[in-house]
Amino acid sequence: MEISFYKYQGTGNDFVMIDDRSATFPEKNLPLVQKLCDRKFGIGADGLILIRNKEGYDFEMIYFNADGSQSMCGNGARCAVAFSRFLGIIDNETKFLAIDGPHKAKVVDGWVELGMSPVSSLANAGQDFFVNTGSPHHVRFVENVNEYPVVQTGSEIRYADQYAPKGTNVNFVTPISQNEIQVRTYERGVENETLSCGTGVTACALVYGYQNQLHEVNISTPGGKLKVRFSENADGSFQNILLIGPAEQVFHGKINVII
Ligand SMILES: N[C@H](CCC[C@H](N)C(=O)O)C(=O)O
Repeated sequence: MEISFYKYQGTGNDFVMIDDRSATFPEKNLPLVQKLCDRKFGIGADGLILIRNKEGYDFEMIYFNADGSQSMCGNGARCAVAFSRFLGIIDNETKFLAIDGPHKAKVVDGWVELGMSPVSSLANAGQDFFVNTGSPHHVRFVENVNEYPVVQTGSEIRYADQYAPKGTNVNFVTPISQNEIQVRTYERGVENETLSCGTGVTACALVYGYQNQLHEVNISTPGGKLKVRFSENADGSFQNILLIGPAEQVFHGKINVII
């Protein structure tokens, strides 16, 4: 079977993107998803995204982590918007469906402004925090994130009993200035550090913004810069959450696979 794909990246979080409006990709074939995401035996990516038709929406994005598991992906959603615009499915505004529900997005000066799902609350997790921004995130503030053992400590928390059986993503944060933080992330389903995590930086920005009475936070990740804007409600919930950043096409290719 020949599969045509595009490779996209959003601040270094990279994805195999497939125009599957024909709904012919065998999405239940998780070994195929794993193979396509494998950096030695396949194309190589943190995840794989199918773009499908969906009644009432411009498109539906179906996201798979590299291990075949599914969740909401913020950087992937920004890439899905850019890819759908490239395919001519949308112009500069869209309403699409993802695993955590409907999303609106706009393309502004080449960056994608993605509306994230509302967040009901920030929770304490020991000395740290836990936030679900469409996918689960443990957030730990550390002295110097550049020196922190992200993979070792990240995997320990990801597999901790408190998060069993589904696990969580794990983010480590060091404030850089009054309205900027540096974030490194261990991602569930990739089972490694990624260069950035969209739902993860959103979780970190909400915690930091709450602590510092901010409604806009700049985030520096190893893969590039992102911005998160949001408003806070009296009950401690958050809405009008925007994840803003670049999403770029890297290459187009075809791959022959045996299914
Ligand atoms: N690994 C995450 C999903 C992808 C999140 C990340 N790539 C993003 O940009 O939000 C999880 O299993 O919950």
